[in-house]
Amino acid sequence: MKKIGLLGGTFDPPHIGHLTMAEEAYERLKLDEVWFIPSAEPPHKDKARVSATDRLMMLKIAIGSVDYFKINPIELTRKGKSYTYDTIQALKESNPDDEFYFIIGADMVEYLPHWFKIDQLVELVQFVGVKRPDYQLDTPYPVILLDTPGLDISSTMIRERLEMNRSVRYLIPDQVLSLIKEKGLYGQRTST
Ligand SMILES: Nc1ncnc2c1ncn2[C@@H]1O[C@H](COP(=O)(O)OP(=O)(O)OP(=O)(O)O)[C@@H](O)[C@H]1O
Ligand SMILES: O=C(O)c1ccc[n+]([C@@H]2O[C@H](COP(=O)([O-])O)[C@@H](O)[C@H]2O)c1
Repeated sequence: MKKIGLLGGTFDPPHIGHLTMAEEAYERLKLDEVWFIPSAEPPHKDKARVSATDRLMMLKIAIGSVDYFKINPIELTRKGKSYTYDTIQALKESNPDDEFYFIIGADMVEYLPHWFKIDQLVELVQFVGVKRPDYQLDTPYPVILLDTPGLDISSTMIRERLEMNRSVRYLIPDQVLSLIKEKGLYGQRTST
């Protein structure tokens, strides 16, 4: 049996908040692996700004050579909204001996009451919540809470900074920034 952390997200683009929460969960919960699961259609927000192919490429680069970080594209091959309930059911079916931990930021912990089939979902998977500035970790649901350093970083903030031609150095991995510049993602001027 393996202990596997799951980090679902839009990753539009991936940033150090994603990587540090995955690393923290890996270390604190003694996980064997963390699987990053890019969503096709996020259930509760607008579609991603860039294509699934570009998000996948950025994620691969962000993870780099860390051998316990993997990408699982299960939601990209499924049509319709990327509900976690459907994803967990499929993962449990194909990996019956493994134990899954779904890692979420405090914004998503607050939002848990609105998740699709949440009462069934909490019976299927162990949620793990990490701090995020401006959000609470109080929840009536069974969530393992990790006392991590809160990083006030979001993909929205990165996109806005890129659009304004402001620096995002140290907020995302250097190689991800190079790819964003090379492909002209997020509409920033190429001179930055
Ligand atoms: N800085 C952060 N601290 C804690 N959790 C985070 C942070 N950034 C993202 N997360 C969590 O990572 C998961 C995936 O997030 P997502 O890819 O949507 O990033 P985001 O920064 O929230 O994006 P956006 O700004 O586009 O909404 C979610 O569970 C989210 O709560
Ligand atoms: O299944 C749901 O109803 C649901 C509602 C909100 C968020 N999620 C999942 O939580 C993860 C983080 O969401 P997001 O929108 O911050 O990328 C991602 O895997 C989403 O599919 C899932």
